[in-house]
This record gives sequence, C-alpha cells and structure tokens, in this order.
Amino acid sequence: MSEAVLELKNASIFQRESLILSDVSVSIDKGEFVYLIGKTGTGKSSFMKTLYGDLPLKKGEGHIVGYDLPTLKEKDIPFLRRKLGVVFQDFKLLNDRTVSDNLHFVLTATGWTDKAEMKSKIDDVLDKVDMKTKAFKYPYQLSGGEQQRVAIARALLNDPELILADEPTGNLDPQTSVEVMQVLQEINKNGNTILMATHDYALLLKYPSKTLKCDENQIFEVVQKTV
Ligand SMILES: Nc1ncnc2c1ncn2[C@@H]1O[C@H](COP(=O)(O)OP(=O)(O)OP(=O)(O)O)[C@@H](O)[C@H]1O
Repeated sequence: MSEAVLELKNASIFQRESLILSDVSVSIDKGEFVYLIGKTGTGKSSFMKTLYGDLPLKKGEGHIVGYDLPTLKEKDIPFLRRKLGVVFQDFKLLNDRTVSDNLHFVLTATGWTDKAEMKSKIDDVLDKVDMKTKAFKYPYQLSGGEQQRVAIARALLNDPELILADEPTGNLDPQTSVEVMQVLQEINKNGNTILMATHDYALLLKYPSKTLKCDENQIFEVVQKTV
C-alpha cells in the first residue's frame, strides 16, 4: 500500500489566470526528504502555496495529508494547515511576544486548552531545535538562524504529517544555513516528512536527497550528479 502524504496527477498550478506549471504529477511518501529546486520565477512558491491551500487547484488531481485539493473549501484550510507544518524564508514570528508565547499563541489558536500539556509540548519542540534555553527571548533578540529554528519548532507543534519549507535558508549565511539544515535532517530522521524549496545548491550537494525541479512550466524528478 502506498504511503503517499502528497500526490498530484496532471495538475496545473495557476496564479489567477496565468498558468505557471502544467501536467504536474509528483508524489511524496511518508518519511521522505524532498527538495524542490528551480530558477527564480519558475513556480516553486506557487507550487507550495497550492499545497497549503493559498492558491486553488483548478485543474488535475491532488491529495495532501488526507485532503482533496480540487474540492478544498475555505473552511477546510485551517484544518489542512494543522496537518502541515509551514516554514517560510522570513520566519514570520510575532515580534511583540517571546518565543514561548509565539508557540503558545499557535497552540491556543489550534484548540489546545490544557496548560500542562501546552507547556510540555512547547518544551518538547524547542528541545528538538535546541532552543529550550531561549524560550523567554523576543524574536528580535535572536539571530536569523535561531529565529528560523523557532519557526521550525512552531511548525512541529501539531505533529504535522508533512512539513513544507519554502526557502528556509534563503535569509541565512552559509554556515547558519548548514545549521538549520542539520535541524531539518534530524527532524526527518525522527520520522517527519519534509518538502523543501531551495536555491542553495551547496546544501543539495552536502545533503543529497530526492530532488524535484521546476523548469519550463514543468516539475520533474532529477538525478543528482555525484561530482
Ligand atoms: N501574486 C501573484 N500574481 C500573479 N502572478 C504571480 C504572483 N506571484 C507570482 N507570480 C508569477 O508566478 C510565476 C512563478 O512565481 P513563484 O514565486 O512561484 O516562483 P519561484 O520559483 O518561487 O521564485 P523565487 O525563487 O524567486 O521565489 C512568476 O512568473 C511570477 O511572476
């Protein structure tokens, strides 16, 4: 039995009326780490946005973590997003609250009520990204790499079936990118499935894995060269 957490068949990705990608047929199985590469403007973000319900899937088939994308309703989107962990290039942390309160905010917004369980979950995800000692800090008191690790912790809060990371190292220097990548690799080893859009070929070479490429309005799997 297939354990696909994501499967698209002959899907088209649109930005309003513009066709960005066509005939997209890809699948990602539970436990995989998959890169999405491609030059700027080839549609990586549009693809990601379609997966988390920010753009509608108007043509073709698509299933993600148990949701059918073509028939996805506005009211389903918050529930879909609970089963996905989304990580952005610009972290998107709330600057007026501490790391701990950023995470608490998401738990409250997604229906958690038990204070002890919330505290234990926050400790657990911060531990996974090695940020437990900085829970009391505000985002502006942290480096970019630390902020991204908090954003990854936030993505883990609801035990997502798939993590979508859109250029998570795009704002980080090479050394910090490697550190954030190590966190993502560790999370993947512990069972999380990850799709990561990136421009960073150095990371691909250092951590080879299944790679999808956007080019000329298509997405296809590429075989990585070993040299
Ligand atoms: N909100 C929008 N409305 C209309 N067209 C858009 C919109 N956002 C992006 N596009 C177009 O869609 C195409 C794909 O853009 P997209 O952002 O998905 O590419 P990308 O591969 O993620 O690029 P980058 O690596 O620069 O982030 C581009 O031609 C872009 O101009």
